[in-house]
Amino acid sequence: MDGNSAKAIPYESADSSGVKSPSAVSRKPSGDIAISVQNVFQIFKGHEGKPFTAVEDVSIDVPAGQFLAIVGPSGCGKTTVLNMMAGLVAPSKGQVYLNNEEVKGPSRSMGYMFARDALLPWRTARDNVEFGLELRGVPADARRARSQKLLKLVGLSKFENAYPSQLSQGMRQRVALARTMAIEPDIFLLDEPFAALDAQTKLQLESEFELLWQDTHKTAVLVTHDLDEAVALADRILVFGANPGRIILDRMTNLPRPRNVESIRYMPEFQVVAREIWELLRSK
Ligand SMILES: Nc1ncnc2c1ncn2[C@@H]1O[C@H](COP(=O)(O)OP(=O)(O)OP(=O)(O)O)[C@@H](O)[C@H]1O
Repeated sequence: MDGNSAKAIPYESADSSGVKSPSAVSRKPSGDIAISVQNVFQIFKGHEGKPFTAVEDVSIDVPAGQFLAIVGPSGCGKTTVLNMMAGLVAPSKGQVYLNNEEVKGPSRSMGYMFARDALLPWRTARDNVEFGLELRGVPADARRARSQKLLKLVGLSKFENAYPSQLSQGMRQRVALARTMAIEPDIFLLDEPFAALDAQTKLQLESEFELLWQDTHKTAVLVTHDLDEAVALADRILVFGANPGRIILDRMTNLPRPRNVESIRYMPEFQVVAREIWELLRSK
């Protein structure tokens, strides 16, 4: 869910029932850690104003260049953790660091992409891709060169002058992906970016993203319901459990790179990882 408007309850003022006592003192992460989530809690106002612990004592260090996926049942706090990384919602307790700086709000070093990413309807595909570059003051010819390159990569060169209403959902997601790539963020935060697509387009776009990512090896955090997608794309998988949201498994996949996100699914190593996670989720 979109946590933009979320009102977090400070830990100290929350009902202490059901909330673990804080377990660690914050520390500044070391140099090669791109994202450091430290003993984070998120307590929302639930029914009748009662505090509800959505995320309990979650700690994650994401080394620079790692591709991390977060999976888990609906409502286990995946999006909430991503929103805290993005600085869209403050933790009730604990700290989040991006590139060694404590997160106090959204950062320009980060590209955030949602499941149904809204394009600006009055702008063409090309102008949507260039939007973030305009905000950063990139000159017009450099913007144009970058948007053309990215639209080509996502197979939309012929549609650069089309408006979002003239594009299919899959095409709009491609434009959104190109727009996220255009700003060349240090860190990608992806919340179900391929969820709204049919199976074939999804696979195509996953492959395109994998190719683009392989070029740059930027830090990426992907939240997804799709276990196969997580294993196919990521280096490391975090499985969350619900009530309260917490980490129940942290696993490196150790699958080879570069990889083909389609054929890797047939590798026995892929199936071992996918089955292990599937069985864990099923047993919860
Ligand atoms: N702003 C908010 N106010 C109150 N409760 C919230 C808020 N945002 C999230 N929650 C609750 O916190 C819990 C975790 O939500 P979150 O969206 O992070 O889960 P999720 O794992 O991403 O779920 P899904 O996979 O269904 O998107 C849910 O019970 C949700 O209802």
